[in-house]
Amino acid sequence: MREENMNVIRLNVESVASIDSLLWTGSYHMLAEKLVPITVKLTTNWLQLDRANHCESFHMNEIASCTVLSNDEIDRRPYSTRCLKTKDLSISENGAGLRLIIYANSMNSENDVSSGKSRHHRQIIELLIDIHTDYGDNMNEAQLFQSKISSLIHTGHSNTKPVLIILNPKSGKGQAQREFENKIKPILDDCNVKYHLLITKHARHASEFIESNSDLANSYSALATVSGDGLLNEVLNGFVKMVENSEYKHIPIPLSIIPGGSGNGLAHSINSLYLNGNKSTNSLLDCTFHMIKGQPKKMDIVRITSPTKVYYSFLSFGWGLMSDVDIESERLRFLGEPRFTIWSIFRSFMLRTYPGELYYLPFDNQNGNKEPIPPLDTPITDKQWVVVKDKFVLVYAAYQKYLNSTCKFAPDAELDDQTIYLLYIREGVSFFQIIRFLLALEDGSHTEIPYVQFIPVRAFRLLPANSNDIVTVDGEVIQCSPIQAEVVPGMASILLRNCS
Ligand SMILES: Nc1ncnc2c1ncn2[C@@H]1O[C@H](COP(=O)(O)OP(=O)(O)OP(=O)(O)O)[C@@H](O)[C@H]1O
Repeated sequence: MREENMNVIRLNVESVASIDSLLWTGSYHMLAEKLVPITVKLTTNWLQLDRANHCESFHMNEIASCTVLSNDEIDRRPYSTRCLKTKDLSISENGAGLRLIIYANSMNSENDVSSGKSRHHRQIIELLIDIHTDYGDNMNEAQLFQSKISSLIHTGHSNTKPVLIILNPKSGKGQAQREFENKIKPILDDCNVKYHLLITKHARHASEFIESNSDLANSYSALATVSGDGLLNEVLNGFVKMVENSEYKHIPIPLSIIPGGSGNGLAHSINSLYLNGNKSTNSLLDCTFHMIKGQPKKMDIVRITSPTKVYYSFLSFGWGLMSDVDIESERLRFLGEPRFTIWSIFRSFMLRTYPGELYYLPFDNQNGNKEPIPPLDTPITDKQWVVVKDKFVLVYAAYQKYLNSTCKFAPDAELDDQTIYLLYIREGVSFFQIIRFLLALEDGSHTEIPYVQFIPVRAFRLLPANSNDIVTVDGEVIQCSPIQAEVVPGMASILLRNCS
């Protein structure tokens, strides 16, 4: 029986052993004041702790570590006094100890239940393994259990090489460094994760670092950013020269993102995939655990060419209303994410139009669009391409589900579905129609609005008539010029835990 709350699929405890094969079971005691008896069951995915009147199950994704306690760490105040409280005189004084650190998700109060809010709690559970009379035998049992559960907990990408974490101290409201010290570092320490931290000193610091270290994949198991989408875009583009000049067209190291910015589209998108469409109630913690326990999952990259430059993009391309909002709202950065809503309303009042030509190749499920895409400087002659020459209110393309926590742009997007979700609105719409569109972005229902064109494509070409419009890639401004965008399937990989 499964009961789904906001963040993790919790199991009704009696079913743990019935869905997974039972790997371990033991009757021990809690190494707390009252030494209460506890039955421990371990399956491939779940740990069940059953004490009198209180039974809990924890998914392996939630368990940070299991360590064997040294003799000195065990509280050996006279057991007899403590045992008398439970009337259990069978407790051996030669028990060995185990410490489990768990980040479980729970609903604490009636308020939490009614609001659907769950909270992550760091719990330390200490067990006394005391089934033998001899300390050595108990210690053996503790070590065996520890090695069994550790092999299930540490399913991550590497246990040997450190993770390179690049942090943008200017992300979002400028809190990323504090969030790292207070929230992320303690989890890394609990999980015994080795890492190197690079705090950027200026824009382009991260890409310069990547360009001057061609051997990152040998030195690090993964590259994570604590930032908004902008720094990850910078990181990705730090690989452009290397990848473009190489035979192997892929980013050589798994990527990861821990949200610290004002957009955080990729973080919300991967959490939604992990949580079967639900929103994370603690995106920072969920993403930290993806970085620690995740496996590399293939992610498409969109290769954008302009007459002078190649850009790699993992999230979005924009021209018109939505890009204007993204960039012009910078002046309200101190507000965090609400800046987008406020500026959207303002910009919709002062609606602009953008003349240009848009060409796109619709995604063809049946024939798979196998033909090569013509280069930007050659005319498009293939009849499968569609051409729109008009004045637009906006053209926007994305390849992830979410652009930020409140904008579900491409409800069906997957990490590696080889699809660009292209959206455009032509001129002639009213203020109210634009507001309706912007509101509908929240639940993804904009895809059904008749004046909104929403098309899965494999590639597109945009020729803006003006040269000074705002054009964005992953929320970062690029020079306005003719561009062409094409999916490169599975070119990068991103760390993601297996769905529970
Ligand atoms: N130390 C730094 N000082 C100033 N800018 C930086 C620094 N490090 C990185 N940047 C740049 O800041 C930009 C935005 O970074 P990031 O995505 O982390 O923050 P953000 O608040 O989400 O920003 P936005 O939502 O505007 O993209 C990126 O273009 C990145 O290159």
